[in-house]
Amino acid sequence: MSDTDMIQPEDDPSEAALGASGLTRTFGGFVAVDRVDIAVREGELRSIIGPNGAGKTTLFNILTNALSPSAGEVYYDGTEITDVPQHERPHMGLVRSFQSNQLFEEQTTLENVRIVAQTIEQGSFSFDLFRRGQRVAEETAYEILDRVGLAPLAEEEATNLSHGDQRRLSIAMALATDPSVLLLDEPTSGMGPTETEETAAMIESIQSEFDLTLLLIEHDMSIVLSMSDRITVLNRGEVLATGTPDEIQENAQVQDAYLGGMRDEL
Ligand SMILES: Nc1ncnc2c1ncn2[C@@H]1O[C@H](COP(=O)(O)OP(=O)(O)OP(=O)(O)O)[C@@H](O)[C@H]1O
Repeated sequence: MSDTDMIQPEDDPSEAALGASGLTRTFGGFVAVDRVDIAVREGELRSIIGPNGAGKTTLFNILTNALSPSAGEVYYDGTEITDVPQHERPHMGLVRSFQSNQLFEEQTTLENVRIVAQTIEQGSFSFDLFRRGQRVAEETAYEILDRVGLAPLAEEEATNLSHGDQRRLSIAMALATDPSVLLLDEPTSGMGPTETEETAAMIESIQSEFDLTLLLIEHDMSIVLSMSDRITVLNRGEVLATGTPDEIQENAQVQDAYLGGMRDEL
């Protein structure tokens, strides 16, 4: 079987909910992301997997324009956005979950989400609008906390939350921006089995409730195989295969390159 046989054809990236064509990023002479084509469909949950150093985080960084690509194009909702600055993308609905170092540590859990919700909801400034914005944003923030299971910790300072709850808070803050396409970078990292399962169930429920298209980097293979509509395997920056969980599991070359070393986890 040749390399190309293993790659399920993608749709036209320029018409995808989130797409990329020929996306490449080099660091000096090193190619970290190599001619990646991807077309995530609206409502899809796509996981990106691959060994350490495969280029997963670099791909996320290019898709959000935290890093500019060396070559290739990025598309969102049928429009090319390769040069749209990083800070403008959340306003378009393309959002990456907040990193733990982006939390307002001294603020409560509720405040963290409210600040983000208010920034999005508030229009032109007036005192009445500001007061109204505060109230609406607080209601929105509380509803979102409820959805991610953090309502009981609404008044707790973010700095006192467990690692897992901080990761849930980072998802809640992303939801407060009202995303259409949400990128989640290892949402279950550092969690034990029970917390991992709860977080996976939470992600599935917010996906349908908030009508999200999801792109996920995740190392926990049982989660990836059970949640994903399709999986893209990166290896040395290149797409090795894209397919359904069954197709990926059955693929001999994927097993050799990646899953083989993780059989105990399946
Ligand atoms: N700013 C940078 N400068 C130089 N090399 C980089 C830079 N960022 C990433 N790389 C290299 O690019 C390759 C891909 O890294 P990346 O972090 O994207 O991989 P990954 O698949 O996310 O890995 P992991 O699973 O370990 O997080 C690695 O070899 C890494 O050392």
